Amino acid sequence: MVRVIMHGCNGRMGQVITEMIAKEAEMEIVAGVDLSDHIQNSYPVFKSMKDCDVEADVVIDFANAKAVDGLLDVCVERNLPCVLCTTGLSEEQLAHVKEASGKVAILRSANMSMGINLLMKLLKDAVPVLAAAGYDMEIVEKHHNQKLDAPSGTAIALADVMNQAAGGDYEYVYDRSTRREKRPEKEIGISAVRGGTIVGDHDVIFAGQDEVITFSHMAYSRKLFATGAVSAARFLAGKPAGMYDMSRVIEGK
Ligand SMILES: NC(=O)C1=CN([C@@H]2O[C@H](COP(=O)(O)OP(=O)(O)OC[C@H]3O[C@@H](n4cnc5c(N)ncnc54)[C@H](OP(=O)(O)O)[C@@H]3O)[C@@H](O)[C@H]2O)C=CC1
Ligand SMILES: O=C(O)C1=N[C@H](C(=O)O)C[C@H](O)C1
Repeated sequence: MVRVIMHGCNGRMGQVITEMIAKEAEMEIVAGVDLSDHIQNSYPVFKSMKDCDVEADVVIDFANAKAVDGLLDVCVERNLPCVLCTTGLSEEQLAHVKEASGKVAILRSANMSMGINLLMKLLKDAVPVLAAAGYDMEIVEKHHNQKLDAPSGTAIALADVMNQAAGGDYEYVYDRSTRREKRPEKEIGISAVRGGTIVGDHDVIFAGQDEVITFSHMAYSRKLFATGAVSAARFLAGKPAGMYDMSRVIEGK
């Protein structure tokens, strides 16, 4: 039995995962952590990871960037592997994640869906060809109006893959409103749309001479992120310290 602590248990993702794990025979949520207490769960809920003294094998986190440093400290202290899905982390927090991964198993992924992780793999092949041919690269993401961070963690992760595949010297441009000059070649434009209940759309656009190639990913429900997170938790429980990613889960090694 894999015993899970659900960090951010009363949020949108926390509740989808609660429902999903309830149907799993070999996994159970033994405790939750959340600031809000408007939901009755079948497991005990604590206000912070520090207060949560329940024995577990792995943490699944979909909460708030403000809670990530405390979460990492407790995971290191208790040797608790952590599937870290919260986005909007600062550079300092990313350094904290890296440092913590020297002491405990951490799988961080801005997007737990199979589709986005496969897209990242495809981009590693497509970008060197298209960038060398002078195609301009842009990312447009769309999310619901409750999302706190912009651009999405996924858009940044896609840009990082594209930048690396194109040689690593591209600048990310989030706002052109004050610009009065033509677009330089070596930039990746990243635009964010917020509205309604959009679960999460990402378009990666390659615009060349007389043609445009667009890779589109649309999430129609949060279940696809939950499925990825549950698989990742099963994979990570019992793993030694280190930084893991979704490609390891998908490949099963
Ligand atoms: N990697 C991936 O595939 C995905 C990542 N995400 C990311 O996961 C995160 C959560 O998303 P979502 O479920 O939609 O957000 P929600 O706001 O619905 O859920 C977050 C929950 O965490 C609670 N919370 C806030 N601060 C703390 C804290 N300090 N300690 C513990 N709990 C806290 C919130 O309480 P309150 O409402 O009171 O603030 C809320 O109940 C976001 O960063 C989002 O971008 C989302 C989907 C997929
Ligand atoms: O906040 C969300 O909802 C989502 N956040 C993630 C991100 O920032 O990339 C992933 C997904 O698109 C949904």
